[in-house]
Amino acid sequence: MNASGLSSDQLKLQARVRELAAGPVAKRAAEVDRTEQYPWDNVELLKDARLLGMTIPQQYGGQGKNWLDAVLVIEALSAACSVTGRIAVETNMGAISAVMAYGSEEQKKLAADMVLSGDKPAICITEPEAGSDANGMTTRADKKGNRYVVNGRKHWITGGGVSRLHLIFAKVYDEKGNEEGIGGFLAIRDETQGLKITKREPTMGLRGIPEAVIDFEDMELPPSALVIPPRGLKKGFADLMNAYNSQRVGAATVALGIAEGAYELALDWSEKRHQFGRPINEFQGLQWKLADMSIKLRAAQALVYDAARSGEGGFPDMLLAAQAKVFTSENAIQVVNDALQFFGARGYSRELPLERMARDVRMFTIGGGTAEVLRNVVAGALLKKKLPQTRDGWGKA
Ligand SMILES: CC(C)(COP(=O)(O)OP(=O)(O)OC[C@H]1O[C@@H](n2cnc3c(N)ncnc32)[C@H](O)[C@@H]1OP(=O)(O)O)[C@@H](O)C(=O)NCCC(=O)NCCSC(=O)CCS(=O)O
Ligand SMILES: Cc1cc2nc3c(=O)[nH]c(=O)nc-3n(C[C@H](O)[C@H](O)[C@H](O)COP(=O)(O)OP(=O)(O)OC[C@H]3O[C@@H](n4cnc5c(N)ncnc54)[C@H](O)[C@@H]3O)c2cc1C
Repeated sequence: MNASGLSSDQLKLQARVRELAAGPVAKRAAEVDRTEQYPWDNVELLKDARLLGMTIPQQYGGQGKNWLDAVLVIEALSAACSVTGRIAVETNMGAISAVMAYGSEEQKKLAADMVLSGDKPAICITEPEAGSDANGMTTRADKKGNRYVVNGRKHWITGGGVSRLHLIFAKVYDEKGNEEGIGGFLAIRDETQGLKITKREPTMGLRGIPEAVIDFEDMELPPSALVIPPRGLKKGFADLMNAYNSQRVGAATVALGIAEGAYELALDWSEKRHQFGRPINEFQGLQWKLADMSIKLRAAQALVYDAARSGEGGFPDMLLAAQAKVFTSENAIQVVNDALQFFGARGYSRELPLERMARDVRMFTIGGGTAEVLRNVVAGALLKKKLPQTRDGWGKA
């Protein structure tokens, strides 16, 4: 055991991925950002290194690794290239984990095969009028004879246009038009009529993965495409969100990795750069910055690892995942910003990775549940109370 309580296998995994990250992944990171092209070369690297679908059980071709193993991989990759880190998130957590936990045999085999062969599934929750209020989604799946007909619009879907497998959250209605709850539908792009990628969002950072608007126009799916969570459609939303806690930990880990990468660059530069005839790390103003940065990173890492460990045999705990994501995302923004400051004008240049890291890391207080909404989740769990956010919610509760 070491300070972070990692096993010797985990330390070996971490060392192996750090090497990969510092080599080819780091080399391509600026290019991925500049060209805004999905890094298929890195997908091949991850596939060859058996880092895609690690959390998939062995019986479906994966390695049955735990959340902390995946976190170590994501953390190391994100220090070099946040986009590649996010690919590791979505091939090990989120949609794939929901299917592997709740899906039918057929669904598990399909999803595992696709991920292990290089597909990063897309999770489709957010809608133009239902972001934080995800439960207010209007995408609907109407049962008509032996099929469902899905209509609606999702936006800001990571991987829209490159992902093939989609897990689409939708309200399910029976033949008579009665709402049954929320379920997740599996659909494959280019094999499913009515699934249309209609716009790419121009993003501030994380530019190597498209964020897209996806329209479902009379998209017909068989009942076998519906992932029914264990407590049925009535509690479908709660169970799907429970699986999503894994991806919240993953998102926090990407932010952590980016900030660690930026911190290492600043630490190194602080020794190399001389002003007033001495290294800039001899100035107390920067020494205290370094100290604060390291404290924030250490605390964030502990929260992330704890949240990952809480998911042993299931999914990470909702409270721990939300706490880890709020703290890590907010502090990572500060750490990257401080790291950039160490470089003076050079930090502001596109020739160094700091400005890219500052753009990339900004996302994590937004995507995956905003920091404000996750504070509501934390407060509700601490108080053991429902904290309805609608005006009439308290009356109903
Ligand atoms: C959950 C919210 C949408 C709030 O909605 P409501 O106030 O309408 O619902 P609640 O009563 O809070 O919750 C309903 C039900 O679900 C259970 N629940 C909710 N969240 C979780 C969770 N994380 N884990 C487990 N269970 C959960 C809750 O306990 C209730 O259960 P009961 O019915 O009482 O049994 C809102 O809080 C929220 O989370 N909004 C954010 C939406 C979000 O995270 N979207 C992410 C989209 S994907 C993405 O952004 C990818 C980016 S990335 O890089 O990863
Ligand atoms: C890069 C990126 C990738 C994403 N990837 C995906 C994806 O793959 N799949 C997917 O489904 N979604 C994805 N999203 C969408 C993301 O989950 C939403 O942006 C997020 O949940 C917030 O929704 P919104 O943008 O509609 O903001 P809104 O909900 O409109 O919020 C606006 C502001 O109001 C605040 N607010 C809202 N409600 C409350 C409240 N009750 N209490 C306090 N403050 C509140 C918010 O915190 C925020 O500051 C992604 C977003 C980004 C930026």
